[in-house]
Amino acid sequence: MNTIKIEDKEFDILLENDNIAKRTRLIGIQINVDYENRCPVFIGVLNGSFLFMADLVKEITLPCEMAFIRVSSYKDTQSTGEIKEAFGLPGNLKDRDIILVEDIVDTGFTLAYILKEVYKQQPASVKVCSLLLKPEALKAPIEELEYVGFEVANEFVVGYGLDYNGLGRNLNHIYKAKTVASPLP
Ligand SMILES: O=P(O)(O)OC[C@H]1O[C@H](OP(=O)(O)OP(=O)(O)O)[C@H](O)[C@@H]1O
Ligand code: HPA
Repeated sequence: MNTIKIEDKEFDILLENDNIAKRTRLIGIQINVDYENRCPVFIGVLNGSFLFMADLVKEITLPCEMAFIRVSSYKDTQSTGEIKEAFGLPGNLKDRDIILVEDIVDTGFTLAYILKEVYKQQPASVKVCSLLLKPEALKAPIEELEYVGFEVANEFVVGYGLDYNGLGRNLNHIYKAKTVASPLP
């Protein structure tokens, strides 16, 4: 199905699951090379990253550890930049190689907050792996953003972990919100 409707919004297909899987495999291979002889800690940012994290770590052949962190910042399709709190960050990250796993980097506010918290523990290194990046929405560059699946336009996306009002995370593909044509003058 190339067009779907979730509540009041229509979405068109943007990235098919096959395409996501191929890109994820390549990123996994790159991480296996980059972290040879090391034991990184993958930290998935819930909820959105749960499918990407699961598929990514299946490509990892290194010894590695995994954890999940939860922060909350969005209610609707609007980015407020407001981060309330982070839950679940392991307390033993000193001297470890950290790979933060995100479904999407939009404004970058969420990551900026998480990075600040992670650095407090003096890890050996921190990199970010995000399936999607919206370069036009990013408010400040993120040096740690090493692995990006796809750059997407500044449009709301849903599916493969990403939600619209809590719905659509289970979709196999990623969809973008249809833009409403502006009325003729
Ligand atoms: O770069 P930003 O503008 O900060 O946006 C990116 C963050 O927003 C989404 O999470 P959200 O807070 O919506 O929670 P969710 O993962 O549970 O959907 C997404 O999963 C990222 O973590
Ligand atoms: O485009 C998006 N879709 C879903 N969740 C999001 N969180 C930040 N940007 C998005």
